[in-house]
Amino acid sequence: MPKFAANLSMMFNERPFLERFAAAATAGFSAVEYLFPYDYPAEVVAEKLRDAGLNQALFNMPPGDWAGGDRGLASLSDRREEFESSLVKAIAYGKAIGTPLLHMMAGIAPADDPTAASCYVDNLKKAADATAEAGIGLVIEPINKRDMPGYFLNDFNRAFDLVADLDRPNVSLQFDIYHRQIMHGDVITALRQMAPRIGHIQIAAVPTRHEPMTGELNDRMIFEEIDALGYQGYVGCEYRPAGVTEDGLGWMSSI
Ligand SMILES: O=C(O)C(=O)CO
Repeated sequence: MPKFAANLSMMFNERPFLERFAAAATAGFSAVEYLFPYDYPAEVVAEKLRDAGLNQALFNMPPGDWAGGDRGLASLSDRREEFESSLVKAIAYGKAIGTPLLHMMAGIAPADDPTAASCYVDNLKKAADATAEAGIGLVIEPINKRDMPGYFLNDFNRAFDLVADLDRPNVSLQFDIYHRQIMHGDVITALRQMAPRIGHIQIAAVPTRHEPMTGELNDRMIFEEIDALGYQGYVGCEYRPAGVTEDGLGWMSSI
């Protein structure tokens, strides 16, 4: 069975963010991930993680003005300086908290815009260099258009090719099974094809984004395949619990 990380941006939302670490540990998780730690001092987040005895799996680079609609900065050619500052901040938090992986969000830009594409590749290289120097891995994730309309990186083959073309040991693909199924389907074949470049996996039921094992996919078969592929990382539980988080955790003991 894969190792699971609780996603604290979606799970354990019955309590404030900093209290979710202890709740995840109490529920039996050994690791956590979340979107953004930046509303809190890095030392405070690191302490919560340590006190709960948890491992950090991943978090995202600062996305710009999330409430204002930003979903990352990497493809935004008029915001290159802001991207660079966000990279510095992400690495400072990454070192303090001890994350093995940072997710670089692409931003809202037309996927076929050559200016956005070249800005994205420039920023990907910058982030690859800076994170490698810090000893941190970098992941990029294709996200489906229904959940994130206008998101630049909206195709798994494109994301895979970007990672393969760059070919850096610290840069890999974040393979969210929920997004994959909505965008392309063919989950197991894609896992097999992309396995050498996958650095992080996430899961949720399709189409509800609720608990695994409650959607249209055969999640048990997918978990068996992830194990068979020799994947050593965490599978992030990036799902919105259908009710109280703890009440919905039975899927984990059922596999
Ligand atoms: O929206 C998602 O699926 C994300 O993982 C954003 O980081």
